[in-house]
Amino acid sequence: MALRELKVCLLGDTGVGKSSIVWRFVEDSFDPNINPTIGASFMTKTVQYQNELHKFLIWDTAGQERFRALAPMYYRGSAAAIIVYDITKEETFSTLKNWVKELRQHGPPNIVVAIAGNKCDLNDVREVMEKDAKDYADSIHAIFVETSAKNAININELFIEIKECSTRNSQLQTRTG
Ligand SMILES: Nc1nc2c(ncn2[C@@H]2O[C@H](COP(=O)(O)OP(=O)(O)OP(=O)(O)O)[C@@H](O)[C@H]2O)c(=O)[nH]1
Repeated sequence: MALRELKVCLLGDTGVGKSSIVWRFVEDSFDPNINPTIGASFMTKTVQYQNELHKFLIWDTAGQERFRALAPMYYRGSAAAIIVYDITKEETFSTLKNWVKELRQHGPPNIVVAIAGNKCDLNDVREVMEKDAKDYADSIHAIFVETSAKNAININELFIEIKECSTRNSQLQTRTG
């Protein structure tokens, strides 16, 4: 069976839930007391879709400002970037827009961008409207989902969409290149 590797990095403010999303995807668990990431952490998960094995090589970057300069080491060479914001914190959505700009300027030209509005289980204290985020994602041709690492909402779906979009990209490149 064919094995395809896909390098994915996660970007976004501290505390938005990047590590929790990875943890949910890889281990199917959630830790309410998870520690902030120092530098970056690496995890892999192999999943079978149809007749192919897909190995996700996942770089989870640290959101704290003091680690910001390290991010290019992880997004360069990535096939996809998941930029995460917290739907209950408007300022994390502004940070996300800065990441999009940085990726456009310095990231790989064909990188698949996915926007994840995390903590959608906290709808009562929402600050970012789903439609606003979706409209923004559409305007930059990014994948968009609201997720909850806590309640396992849309986590597998997010990675499947990334895989499908990245496969389409590489087929397009093969045809045109
Ligand atoms: N309610 C809720 N809390 C969440 C969710 N995802 C993460 N959290 C909590 O949010 C806090 C931060 O989660 P992390 O996964 O460490 O966030 P991070 O983006 O990796 O943070 P850095 O490592 O500092 O960049 C933790 O207390 C998590 O338990 C979610 O979907 N819902």
